[in-house]
Amino acid sequence: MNFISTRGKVAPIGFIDMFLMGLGEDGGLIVPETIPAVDAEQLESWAKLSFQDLMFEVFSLYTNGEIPDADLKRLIQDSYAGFTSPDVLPLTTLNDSLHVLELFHGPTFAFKDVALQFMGNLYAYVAKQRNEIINILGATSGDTGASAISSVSGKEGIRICILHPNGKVSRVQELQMTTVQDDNVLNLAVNGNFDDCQGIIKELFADLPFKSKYHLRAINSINFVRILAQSVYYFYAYLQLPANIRAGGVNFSIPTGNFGNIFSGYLAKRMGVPIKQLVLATNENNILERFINEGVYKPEGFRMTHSPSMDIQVASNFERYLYYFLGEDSAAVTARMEQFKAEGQLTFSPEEVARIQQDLSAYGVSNDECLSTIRSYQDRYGYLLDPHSACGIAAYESAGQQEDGPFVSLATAHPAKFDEAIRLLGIEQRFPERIQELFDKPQRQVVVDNAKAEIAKQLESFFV
Ligand SMILES: Cc1ncc(COP(=O)(O)O)c(C=O)c1O
Ligand SMILES: N[C@@H](CCOP(=O)(O)O)C(=O)O
Repeated sequence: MNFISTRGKVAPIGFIDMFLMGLGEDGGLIVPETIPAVDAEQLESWAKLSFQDLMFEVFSLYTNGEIPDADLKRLIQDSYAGFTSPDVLPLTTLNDSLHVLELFHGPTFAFKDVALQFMGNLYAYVAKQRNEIINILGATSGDTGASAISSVSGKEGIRICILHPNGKVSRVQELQMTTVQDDNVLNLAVNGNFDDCQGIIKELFADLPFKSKYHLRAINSINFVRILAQSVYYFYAYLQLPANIRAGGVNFSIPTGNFGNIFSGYLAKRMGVPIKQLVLATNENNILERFINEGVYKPEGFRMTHSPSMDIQVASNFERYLYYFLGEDSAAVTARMEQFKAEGQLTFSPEEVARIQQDLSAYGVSNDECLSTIRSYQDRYGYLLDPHSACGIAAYESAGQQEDGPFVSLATAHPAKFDEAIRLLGIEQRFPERIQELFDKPQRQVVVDNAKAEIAKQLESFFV
């Protein structure tokens, strides 16, 4: 198994080199040279595996034996030891057609912990095995940053700098990132939005002399390891359902921002998980909904919503989907991405839109609908959704009318992280202790302008 770039200009590399490269050195995104297939018999043989054992099986298809089995197993076990649910990711059945996969039982109460707890341990492992300097640079709309910091804070040989949009993350997200006192952590609060933060780190990763000089490593979903780790929960959710319920295939409803969460589902489907429809849920920042429903990929005015982690316009993993949509033709991907850079938009023909809609369907959720969904599920089921998970449920409510078969809706965060929205409904929630205690801690962060040069300067003095 080797890895290549969507732009076709990275010579095939192995698993650990791919992990360290993060963003492709030609500016593209890394994908496997071929997607390994899991047949129905093999899949069924995994039905009784724990999440950890399933992750070992899926990763073994990609790691080329570069990590000895015993080490990979230990890394996986260590990564989920801090999750509070014995199932790691419990599947809760709300009604005959709807199952909620709770991805928020990790240390920072968001689905990002599923991949990032593992990636933090993997970075520490690679740092030791290969004597590599690991300087992590990431951008966050709130959850990736908190999760990545928690996965490496205090770890020897690793430094991490996270850019978040100043004042545009929830209070709990900000505290989760900025109350960490370890000296290997730097939080930059950027006067801009998430797209600005992501744009800057992509430019810094694309500056190869800078990247090499400061040993920059990625924890965002530009790193294929994030995508792969997230694909495991699609296998797991499918196999958790009783065989008679999942017999004809399963639909997934997926809160989406940077397209990583749903692209992981697309990968799982390509590997062999019998997924019928992947329903993409956005908030009012609905560029991806417009791409799927109208064939226009064009950022429009940035909006602040009740689901701030999905306040994203330019979706990183769109390029990975484009690569498969265009028949793995890297020249065609490069041409379209260059067109997007030059013209600020891409349009797709009606025939192309029809093909896109065979892979994905989409539903954009307004702020009001997000809140009314939280209210309605609290009243009907006594189940408190966070605003991101509520977008997924609202999309299920819409798509569930058209699609046969069971739905798994991904619950991507704990409601305590987004109390600002929950309070608007007059609902009082009890915070988990780990969140409550954040309010008494001092914060450390540096406010910076949305300017690459100023941010690069901060990095130069922080990274060794
Ligand atoms: C809580 C939550 N839900 C959903 C998403 C969407 O995931 P993705 O960006 O991978 O599409 C994010 C981040 O964007 C998130 O933090
Ligand atoms: N929602 C994310 C945005 C970054 O996306 P990523 O999946 O590429 O890390 C966040 O919470 O930071």
